[in-house]
Amino acid sequence: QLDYRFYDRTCPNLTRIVRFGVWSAILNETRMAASLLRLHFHDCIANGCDGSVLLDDTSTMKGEKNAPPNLNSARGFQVIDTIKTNVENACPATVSCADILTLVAREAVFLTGGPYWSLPLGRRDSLTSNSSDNQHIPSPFEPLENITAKFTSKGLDMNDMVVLSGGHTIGFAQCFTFKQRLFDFDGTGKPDPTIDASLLANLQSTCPNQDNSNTNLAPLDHVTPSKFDNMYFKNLVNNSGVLGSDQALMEDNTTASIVIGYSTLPLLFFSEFGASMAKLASVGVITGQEGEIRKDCKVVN
Ligand code: HEM
Repeated sequence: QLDYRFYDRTCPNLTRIVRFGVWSAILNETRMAASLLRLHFHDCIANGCDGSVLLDDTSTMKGEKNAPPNLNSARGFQVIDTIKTNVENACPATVSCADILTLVAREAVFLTGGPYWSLPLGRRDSLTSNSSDNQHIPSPFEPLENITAKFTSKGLDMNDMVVLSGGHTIGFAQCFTFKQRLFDFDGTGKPDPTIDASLLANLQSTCPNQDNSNTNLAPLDHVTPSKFDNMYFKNLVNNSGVLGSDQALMEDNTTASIVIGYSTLPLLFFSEFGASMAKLASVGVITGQEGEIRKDCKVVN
């Protein structure tokens, strides 16, 4: 039901408006590209790409935005609102917030040096958001099998999971998301033995062993943190993944061979990342007469 030409007549400048909005946001803060990509992933994996992550809580609704793991972590809402305002000015009551977020993620990747892919459009916006849907968002503390299951339950296979994890080639993580690897791994009193020594020293200095370092930030790809490239996979091969869940991709033979492939074949990574992003963008979409076209992405009409 999604259509590649959905807004061709009703909002011909849509892509340009979105691109300009993302470009301005990245110019203002490089990290925003990463934050916007992640926001789209979290929208889609929790109950489908329906803009539900964008809704503010109300007195009767506790939604995805302010529930873990988005609370004090998900970013970019203001950017979406600004782009939505510009889209509304050009084409009132026409383009859904879910489609805008999908297009924003593609531009964020492209503008940081990554691939571009085509996207069918026509998603509609949800009328509700439910904090409990966040249980489908993978956690960096859970084993690979659980994370794989969270993807497969949404129709995304192991290859999709590995290639989409390549999104961690840009952006940052707070220390608390990987600190358990740095000082007392699994109660051993020692760091995770699989972390490369120089990265370990680096991360230990960014994230000293005290609670007040929990929200300090480290780049997920310490070599080229703001460039969308295949360095994330090269890092994993070099025992330099930051999250435990990232480095775990090297502990399973199947996922490790996929990682090694992307670490040596950047163009294969790019083309498969685009294909898997398009697949992610179709998870659980609502179309036709379902849902609505929100006027303001933060509230239902
Ligand atoms: C495979 C399972 C995944 C896990 C366990 C995971 C976990 C995480 C965690 C813990 C953070 C840091 C959050 C914080 O410190 O507040 C993060 C950041 C990020 N994630 Fe993931 N993630 C996964 C998959 C993905 C996917 C599929 C994408 C996109 C295609 C993605 C894109 C990002 C980006 C771009 C950031 C940086 C955001 C920023 O700097 O604002 N992640 N992820």
